[in-house]
Amino acid sequence: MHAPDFLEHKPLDPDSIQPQFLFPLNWTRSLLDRGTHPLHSPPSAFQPPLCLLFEVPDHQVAGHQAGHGHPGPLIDDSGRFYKPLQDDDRGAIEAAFYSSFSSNTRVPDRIRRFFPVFYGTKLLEASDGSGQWPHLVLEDVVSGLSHPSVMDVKIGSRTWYPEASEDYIQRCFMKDRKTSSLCLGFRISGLQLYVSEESGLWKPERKLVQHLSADEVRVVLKKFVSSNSPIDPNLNPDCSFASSVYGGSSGILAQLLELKSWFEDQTIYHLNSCSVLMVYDKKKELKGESSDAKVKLIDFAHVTEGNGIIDHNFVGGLCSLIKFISDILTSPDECTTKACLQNSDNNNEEILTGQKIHSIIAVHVIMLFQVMGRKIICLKRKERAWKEMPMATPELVT
Ligand SMILES: O=P(O)(O)O[C@@H]1[C@@H](OP(=O)(O)O)[C@H](OP(=O)(O)O)[C@H](O)[C@H](OP(=O)(O)O)[C@H]1OP(=O)(O)O
Ligand SMILES: Nc1ncnc2c1ncn2[C@@H]1O[C@H](COP(=O)(O)OP(=O)(O)O)[C@@H](O)[C@H]1O
Repeated sequence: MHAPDFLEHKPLDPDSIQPQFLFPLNWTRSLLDRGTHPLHSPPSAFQPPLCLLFEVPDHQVAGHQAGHGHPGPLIDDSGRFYKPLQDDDRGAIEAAFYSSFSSNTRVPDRIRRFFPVFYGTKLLEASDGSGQWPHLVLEDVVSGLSHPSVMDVKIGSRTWYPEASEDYIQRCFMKDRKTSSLCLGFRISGLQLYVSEESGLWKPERKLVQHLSADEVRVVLKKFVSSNSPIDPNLNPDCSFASSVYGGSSGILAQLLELKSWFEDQTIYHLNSCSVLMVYDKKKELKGESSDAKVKLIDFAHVTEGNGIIDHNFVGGLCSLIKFISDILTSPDECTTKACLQNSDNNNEEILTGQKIHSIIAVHVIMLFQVMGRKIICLKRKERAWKEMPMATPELVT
């Protein structure tokens, strides 16, 4: 279990924490058991209008879906996205993060717009029919787009945080190594592309998407902004929408650069395992209209306190994604290998780029610090225990 300071109940140090952050670690579970919720109906909490219709979003491209004992997200027709709180510390951490972030006056408005608006939490009938379940009520980033193309990119060469359990670190580390996270600093977690009225959406299998090589990642980033079919492996993506979706003063690249400028400076939060969600309306692009290309950050279940340190893992991943996108804008025809998502038997360990070497070194340095940190804590504990030991009395010495 990891508990960032903004989550821990610290009654003896009230000055350092805002009251809204004082959630005891297990509040989600304990309140689920009691069938109630502390944020269910605070005076300012979001109250959906009566007669709202909830449905399962077909634009979800990654993350937990309904099944295996947990519910999936819901949307309504008023532009809200309801994310079920995970019933361990992940749910509590994400709720605490949104609460902290919404009221944090140190976050500039130009940055706030990159996060979904948070409307509080709400008990709702779970999507899997398992009963009432607390949900985060968020802005539905995709609402308003009639034919959304969506890509979820998990940022960071390391998706774990040092305080996590050994087992969790191992699981994440294996995933980071087997996907492009370790070598590129990000991985595509899932995507959907609008193809045409007849063909509908292209939503490749997530496990295939996550295991793309660096070249294939580049191709998929190109397919995301191409007008020709993403399904045919023999077609090279034409990148016809690259300049309007990725480029321009309000395109995705400009938005990522704006985010980067803040993250190079901010030391409040470390966004472990968080995703950049890129969305636009491809049908509008096909009609030559503005497609409202948007970047939003999502998934804050593993946020930790920054403690005055820059989130290098996040900045590194963001820079790498920026590099890929600017390369597509400057030379769209370069390095177009055919990404075959039907049979992706690539081996990410084969790619040995400078970036990969840097990532590996960085991860190992981090791990080294982590191990050293634990050793120092251990030594300090031993030292303290040593000092607190009753001194040998002269009688015993003799
Ligand atoms: O439950 P699964 O198998 O879908 O795994 C989740 C992952 O899905 P994936 O392996 O990418 O298909 C999922 O990855 P995505 O966010 O979907 O990329 C998370 O890693 C999730 O862990 P956490 O909630 O962030 O702690 C993972 O959940 P946990 O297994 O840690 O509960
Ligand atoms: N605010 C939102 N608006 C629209 N879609 C969202 C929003 N938040 C998440 N999603 C969709 O749900 C998916 C999973 O979200 P995420 O927060 O990563 O869940 P998990 O914690 O289960 O991994 C994303 O890939 C995206 O498709």
